[in-house]
Amino acid sequence: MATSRAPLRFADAVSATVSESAKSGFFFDFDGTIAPILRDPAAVFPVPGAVERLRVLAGLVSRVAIVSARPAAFLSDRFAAVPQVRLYGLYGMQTVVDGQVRTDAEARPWAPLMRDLAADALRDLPGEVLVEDKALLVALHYRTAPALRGAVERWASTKAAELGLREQYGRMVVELRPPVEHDKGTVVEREAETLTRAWYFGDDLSDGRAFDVLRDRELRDPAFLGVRVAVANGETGDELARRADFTVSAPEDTPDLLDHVIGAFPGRSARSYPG
Ligand SMILES: O=P(O)(O)OC[C@H]1O[C@H](O[C@H]2O[C@H](CO)[C@@H](O)[C@H](O)[C@H]2O)[C@H](O)[C@@H](O)[C@@H]1O
Repeated sequence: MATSRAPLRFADAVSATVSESAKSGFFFDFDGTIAPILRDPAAVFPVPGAVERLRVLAGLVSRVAIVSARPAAFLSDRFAAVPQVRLYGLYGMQTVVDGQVRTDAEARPWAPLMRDLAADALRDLPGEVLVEDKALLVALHYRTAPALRGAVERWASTKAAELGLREQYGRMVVELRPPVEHDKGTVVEREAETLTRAWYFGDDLSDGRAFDVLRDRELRDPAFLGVRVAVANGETGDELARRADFTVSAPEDTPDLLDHVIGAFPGRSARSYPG
């Protein structure tokens, strides 16, 4: 994978951000990045300290956003305490404006088909597969039955071809989604348009698109700095970690890394970070 520049030192990334804080943004994936991976997706909340760090960051830089495959209503619930943090759900098909979920007009007509698809999955797939019906997206989880991975992937591929849907692979999950032009990369590209510094934190395959966008922007615009942070994991983490500027070992470590960024701002107590 082409990189746009020499390896970045953490201290340099931070000082470049502090010196252009009004044009800096921080973007976070949710699951596996600032939230733990559990067997039950409905039971997941941000790791301790994450929401507080986002609140502080939002007061220091121009933009803080969550960019997730979760529905925006789920994100709204988990981040209710920080309305200043922008929320993008379902890979950018949904956002939250003034507390209300807005769904992309191009995606909305797919709702009936996706509802039927969730019903088909419940009927066709073994009961150990968790079918997460996200209204415009259907996630097929095999975390509790890894041996079913092949059956789930075959079923998903057949349906995708039959219905003209897109497949997205992730951590013990295959998702089917409408063929609309939204992904984590398109969200970050748009959000970072007016920024000169953008950090993206992710752990999974879909986060690679956001990494791509930051690299492409750096290639086009030498004044732009994109900082890619991977959260390591033994499932899909290697692919992203290879392309990252920095890696943390678990979602629980993300708040600590953010403390090192926050501590570099004037008036905050400075802490050094290795690397
Ligand atoms: O874009 P993200 O915020 O990272 O969402 C990606 C998927 O996350 C969730 O699934 C993953 O986390 C679950 C809870 O820890 C875990 O059980 C599952 O195995 C993981 O794939 C979520 O349930 C999916 O809808 C998201 O697409």
